[in-house]
Amino acid sequence: MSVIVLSGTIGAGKSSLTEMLANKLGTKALYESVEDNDVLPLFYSDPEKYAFLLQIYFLNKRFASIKEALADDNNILDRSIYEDSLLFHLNADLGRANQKEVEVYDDLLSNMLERISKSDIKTAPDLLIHIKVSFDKMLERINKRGREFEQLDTDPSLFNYYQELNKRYDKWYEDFDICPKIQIDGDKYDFVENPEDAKKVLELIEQKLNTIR
Ligand SMILES: Nc1ncnc2c1ncn2[C@@H]1O[C@H](COP(=O)(O)OP(=O)(O)OP(=O)(O)O)[C@@H](O)[C@H]1O
Repeated sequence: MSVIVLSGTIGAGKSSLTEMLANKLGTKALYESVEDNDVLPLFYSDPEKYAFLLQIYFLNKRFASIKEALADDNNILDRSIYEDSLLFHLNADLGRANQKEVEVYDDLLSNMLERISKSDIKTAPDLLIHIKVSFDKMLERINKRGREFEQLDTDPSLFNYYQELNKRYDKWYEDFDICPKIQIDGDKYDFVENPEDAKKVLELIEQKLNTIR
């Protein structure tokens, strides 16, 4: 086996499922640390100024995690590099990045991905696990987790950002064809709070893994 990547909107539960899955499969989990990310609060405080910088920051981090994940045998990444582009294009459409920045970013991303695929290590993950949550559930989770800069009270314009992001995720997942994929219904299964749901979700993922091994 195998590299598994998680995807899903803000607060979908990617980090929690990554940890549960790594424990279950006895593999290593690679997390994106929000606490150590000093560009993220800058971005939330002034998205027009920092959207491009944040994207470069994430691209660098994700690339480092992918290299680390591919060097070992079994690994789970808590967010896929493929979603960053979705987030950046949304930000660009909202006027937070200009056309040139988008071009440079798109070029750099495809260049990096091409680079790894031409090396002796494979570039694609073996499975993408997408956690889909409704917009209401997304807001509930963001609220419950309580990260200051993500709160609607802090910045009411985040409502539209979150709504549009959640909407775009559906098409993103539908179009995703880089590796096998499975969607988990994060509204139906509360795998963080409910052990029965957690068991069910892990079973679904294991069944899927059995079909691709
Ligand atoms: N490429 C990106 N562009 C802009 N913001 C991003 C990007 N990637 C992540 N973020 C932001 O970083 C923060 C953490 O993102 P992420 O969704 O990966 O983790 P999370 O919210 O802890 O998710 P989960 O609860 O599913 O583990 C969020 O505020 C998100 O908006």
